[in-house]
Parts: sequence; C-alpha cells; structure tokens
Amino acid sequence: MSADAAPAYGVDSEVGRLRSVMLHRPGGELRRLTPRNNGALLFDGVPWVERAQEEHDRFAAVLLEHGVEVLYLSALLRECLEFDEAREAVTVGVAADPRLGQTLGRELAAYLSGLEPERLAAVLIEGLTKEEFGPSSSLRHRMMRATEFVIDPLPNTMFTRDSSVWIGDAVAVTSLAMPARRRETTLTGIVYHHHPRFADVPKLYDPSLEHLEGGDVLALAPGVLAVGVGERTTPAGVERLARKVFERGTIRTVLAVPIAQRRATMHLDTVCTMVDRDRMVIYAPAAQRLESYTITPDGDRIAIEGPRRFLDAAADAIGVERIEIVHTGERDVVTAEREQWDDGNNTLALSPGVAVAYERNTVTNGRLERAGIKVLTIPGSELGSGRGGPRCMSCPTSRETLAN
Ligand SMILES: NC(=[NH2+])NCCC[C@H](N)C(=O)O
Repeated sequence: MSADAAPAYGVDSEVGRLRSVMLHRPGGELRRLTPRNNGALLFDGVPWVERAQEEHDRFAAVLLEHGVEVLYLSALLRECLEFDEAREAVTVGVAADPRLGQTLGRELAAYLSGLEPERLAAVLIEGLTKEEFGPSSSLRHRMMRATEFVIDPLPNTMFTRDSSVWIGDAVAVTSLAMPARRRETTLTGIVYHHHPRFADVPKLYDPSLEHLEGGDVLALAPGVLAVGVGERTTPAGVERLARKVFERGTIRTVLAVPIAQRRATMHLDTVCTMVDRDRMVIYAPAAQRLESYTITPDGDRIAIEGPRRFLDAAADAIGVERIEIVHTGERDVVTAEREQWDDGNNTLALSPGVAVAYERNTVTNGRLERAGIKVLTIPGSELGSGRGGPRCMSCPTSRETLAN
C-alpha cells in the first residue's frame, strides 16, 4: 500500500510518520492524589498539578510543531456525551458499581443524567466525593467520610497508551489489570463506539477479555507485534490478541516477551521502544536477558516456538539481519537503572529516526543522538511521578504506513 492510499486511521509500526495521536491533558484527577492514596492509584508521589500541565502542554506543542494532529480524550468524550445512547451507557455503568448499593447507585444515575456533557466528562475522569455529590438517603452514603469517593478518580488517564491500542486498521479497547485503572476503558470504549470519527473502525478486543494493556504492545514492523507478558498482560491475553489479529490478517507474527512482574518494568515499553525501522532503545540488562515465544497462525490454531533471545527472534520476524540497539549505559549500571526508572527507554517516535524523550535522561538521550537519532526533549519532572514517558502518554491513531 502506498503512503497516499493508506487508511485515514491505523498503525502498522512504531515509527511511521505520526499523523494523529490521542492524549489526555492531566487535570483535576491529579488533585485527588494524597500521600495516603497515591500508591493504590499507581503514582510514586504527589505531583504539582499546574507544572504537570505545563509539561504536558509542552509535549503537545512538540507534536503540533511536527505536524501531528493532537486529539484530546476528554474532548472526544464530551462530544460523545451529547448522544443519549452514550450518556446512558456511562451512567448505567458507573451506577452499577456494587460498592454503591442500590439506593446510592440509583441516586447517582439520576445525578449524572442531569449533568451537561462537559461536566459529566470531567466527573467521569476526576471522580466525585461524597461532599460534592450532596445528600443521599442511603446507608452507604451515611457511613462514608466527606472526602471519600462515590466515583473514584482516574489519575492514570493521561497514560492513553494503555487503555486502547491500534493494530493495523483496527482498534483494541484493552482489558486493564490494575483495579485503579479498570474504569478507563469505559471511557475509551465510549469514544471508539460512539464517536462519529471512529464509527467505521473495526474493534478488536474488549475489556471483559483477558488482561492486555497497550503499553505491552509494540508494533515492531508491519505484520509483526511484540507483546510483553508480566504485571499487566497475561499469556492468555496475548493468545487471544494473536488469534484476533491473525484472523484479521494484519499480523503474521506475534512475539510474546516475558518481562519481570515489577513496578519498574510494568510494561514492555518501559524496557524498550523502537526509534527507527530496525533500531531500538533498550535497557542494557534487558537486551541480554529478554526472551520471547514466536507465535504464528497455523490453520485455525496457533503455532508456538521458543523461547529464544528476543532480539534475534525480532530480527527474524522483521526480516532484517539484526536489530541495532541503543542502550541505557552498558557499563554504568546505576545510571542505566535510574534512567530506565525515569522512562529513558519510553520514547515516542514521530518518524523513523526522530523521537520524543524526557530531557532528564541525559545519558540515554546522548547515546541516541550519537547514534544519529534526532531527540526532541520535553520536561517531565512532575509527569514522571506517574511512571510513564512520552510513549505511555500517547495513543497513536494514525501513522503513515511502513509497508511498501
Ligand atoms: N505504557 C506505560 N508504560 N504506561 C505507564 C503507566 C503508568 C501508570 N501509573 C500505571 O502504573 O499503570
């Protein structure tokens, strides 16, 4: 397919020229973080919200300066909430939370149906406390503290990478593993199912299926996916996804890559990302250690080979002699570990050889530059406390195809 004939939406690589991306500018949901709840809400600190927003605006500005269309999840959501069907779906979904009980659930549904789309979208992301909600005749409400949440906030919404992922011409609304994030897919689900912009896009997956998060899914090359298996994506999730993409015919090889079930390596994209057609930035110890299983279609079944060294299996699947790697310091293990933690490997490519990275990871960025990669740096001192970099904070909806 030539670049001109490429579909308006769709993603067949990590590096084809980025045309359109979905972001979420962090807002009031970050103001809900306190030293008591930040751990459960998957933040390593309590970010300064205004500064986080400035950093995020800088990220968006770099994308816009490079001709990328920036879509905001909250704006798309608000547009969907103009439609009764979408409003009904979110209201019923939120109010059905068994922790609320019948009475509060019913009252909450009535409260939400009275909100304007803009306020409703905000409440769905920022959450709602007992005192914001107002009076209720339920026991549940009576026994809550004033600052307790009737609707939990979703501070990880800014990591749009995880709650949906485009594979070829289709989009997968994923199945998030951590309780603090699960409701995010009701928002991306609404957007992809109700927004006129995405009406004709085939849907690949849904949140009721086995756990699978977008941060684990790397489009190594047209036809080839690598999927991390660890804290967030299960072997069953990879298997389900593999069958679906084989059925659609967009993917011929899926590499399942076990990663340590640790916070530092929660997704495959915290360990490695593509910065060029056959070049990857990778945490040095992982380059040695990572292995993968190669999954290919076999009639209506799947064939599984391996495990073998991930980088070798990836080169074979892509059809190159080897994958060039830029790593985060081979000898300086302390710096490597620090920069991996600060998302030095979590870059977002805008085109082959051009990538957005956090400025703080000076050693890794220097290595990338020496390797000829153009590094566009953004600040991330506050954003980083959520443990996610430029790749985590973006969901490409359209890239120029590399398949020609
Ligand atoms: N694709 C990624 N690496 N996303 C990072 C998500 C970070 C988020 N705080 C979480 O723990 O889920």
